[in-house]
Amino acid sequence: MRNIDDIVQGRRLRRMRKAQWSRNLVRENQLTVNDLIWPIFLVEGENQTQPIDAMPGVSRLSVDMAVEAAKKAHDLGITLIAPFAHVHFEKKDVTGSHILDEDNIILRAVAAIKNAVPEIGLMTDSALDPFTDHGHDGVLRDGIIVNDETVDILVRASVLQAQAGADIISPSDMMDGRIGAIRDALDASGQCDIAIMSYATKFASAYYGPYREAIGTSGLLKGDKKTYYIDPANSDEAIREAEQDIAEGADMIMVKPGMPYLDICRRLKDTFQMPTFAYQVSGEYSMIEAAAANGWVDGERVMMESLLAFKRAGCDGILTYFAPRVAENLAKN
Ligand SMILES: NCC(=O)CCC(=O)O
Ligand SMILES: [Mg+2]
Repeated sequence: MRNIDDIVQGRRLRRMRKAQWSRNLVRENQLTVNDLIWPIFLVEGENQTQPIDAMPGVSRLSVDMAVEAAKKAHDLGITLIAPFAHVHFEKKDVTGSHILDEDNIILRAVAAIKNAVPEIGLMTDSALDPFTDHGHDGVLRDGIIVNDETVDILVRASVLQAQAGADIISPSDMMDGRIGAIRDALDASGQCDIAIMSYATKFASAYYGPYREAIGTSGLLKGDKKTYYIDPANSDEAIREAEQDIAEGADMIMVKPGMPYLDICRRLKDTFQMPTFAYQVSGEYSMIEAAAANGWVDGERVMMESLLAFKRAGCDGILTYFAPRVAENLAKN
């Protein structure tokens, strides 16, 4: 009989890598079109496709164009669309009150997309930042983002979004207690089947830069968001945040940003065994695009590898601006 040293000596881990068929046979994770959530940007007007300088290949769309994009996304097999709004400055104020106007662009887009493509999922954000004149996710008073007053507005915005046709409410603001409050309000308004995907662990990250250009808040933001987003240095705190949101009724949890936080994805999946998602944010997207445009990396391959890495880290799906390109790529291969 061979002793243990001989077995270790005889082990050849390259054996299963020798051919494509054997690599396929032992592959542990796979990216599929079902994993893709597509964030899109909305702008007022008709027939508008406005390229975003800081996000090459991504444009703001008027509602009619967003409907066309949703049809295309559905044809490609994308599961879920998450619309975000570029709001005219005149409509912004200190409490983000336009988020509660029944004719705001998010509510109109949700209704239009749901009407045209009822089969695709729609997920809306009830955070206030696109709607406030200071760019914060909540009500700003005396230099403080006031938690409970903000939650009251998020709750009302969430109910309106659900009534307009949103399937999932996904608040990105990181106020304490908002998941339970939104759950209660959805249930009380007869919307008990509307799910909640919590931005449970959103970090105070520099990777959101291009997004703020996309929704037109970059020049507005006063200060930073460190009093409500998590310190990028912390991981145990992320566990406590996710635990709290799950206890309050979140159906799914999200980690944001994505790639620099894969350790958080893995810890959350292992700890809670909940449906877990990551947001590959604008800065991650634009870094890959910039390097690819310079010929420094193979953009298509980096795109696919970056998304596969989320699956390996335990994610059930990824919000990514690459979604339509990835779906096309997966259909080809
Ligand atoms: N609430 C959505 C975001 O903040 C997105 C950030 C990004 O893509 O950088
Ligand atoms: Mg929290």
